[in-house]
Amino acid sequence: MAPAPIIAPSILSADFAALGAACSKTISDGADWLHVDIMDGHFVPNITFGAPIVAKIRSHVERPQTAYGKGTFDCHMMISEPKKWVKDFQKAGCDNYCFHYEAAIDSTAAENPEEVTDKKTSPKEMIAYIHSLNMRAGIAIKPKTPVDVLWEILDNHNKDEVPDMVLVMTVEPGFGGQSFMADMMPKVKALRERFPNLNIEVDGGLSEKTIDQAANAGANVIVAGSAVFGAKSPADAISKLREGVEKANL
Ligand SMILES: O=C(CO)[C@@H](O)[C@H](O)COP(=O)(O)O
Repeated sequence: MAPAPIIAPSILSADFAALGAACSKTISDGADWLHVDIMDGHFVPNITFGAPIVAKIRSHVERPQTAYGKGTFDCHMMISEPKKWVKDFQKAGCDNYCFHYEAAIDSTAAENPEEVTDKKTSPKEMIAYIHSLNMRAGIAIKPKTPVDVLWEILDNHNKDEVPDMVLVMTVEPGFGGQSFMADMMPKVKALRERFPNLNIEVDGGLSEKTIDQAANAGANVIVAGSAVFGAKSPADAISKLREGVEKANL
């Protein structure tokens, strides 16, 4: 059985002029985590915000009582230099620092990750560094990156270097409101088959319409931006996503 469902609304779709209030309301509406999209305009063609804003919104949302508990800030670092910002985000109140495999191996490799074979130790170093600062570590892969690049990282016996979560992008990162890429589900299935207890996150185009595909493939951490913040009732949207994952786990 997959680990517990975790619903993590992406605040990229929230009202940025009232972010603190939007974040605390989303947690009251039933969200487990907040998915905080950090974009640098280089790794992805969009810019959001940095650590000072994360520190501000942290003051509106109580810190989780336990690892991965309610109120976890799941920072999705869509940035070219993920190592540079680990400490700043830790100080700002990030709980889960999720960096991109493509950015860690080499910024030039982001376009052709399957061609890079000789620099795969740096994700492990990143993970150990994040753990040394008492955060959870996530590793994300873009749609063109094959899941196989993760086996060596996940099969490692040194726990400090093993990620706590894998994020399989189900859209090209950069923008909310895109269509769910169902052809990413074989990656999720392969991860779930090999790692029954792993937190597997999916991000992009998740809604009431697509949750069954993601949950049946084995995803348990569900990121949704427009489906939550664009809903008449965000609380109902969160419940429906949770039901989708629970149903798949029965
Ligand atoms: O990381 C990203 C986009 O790069 C996501 O977190 C989106 O913000 C999800 O938005 P929806 O597809 O759910 O609207």
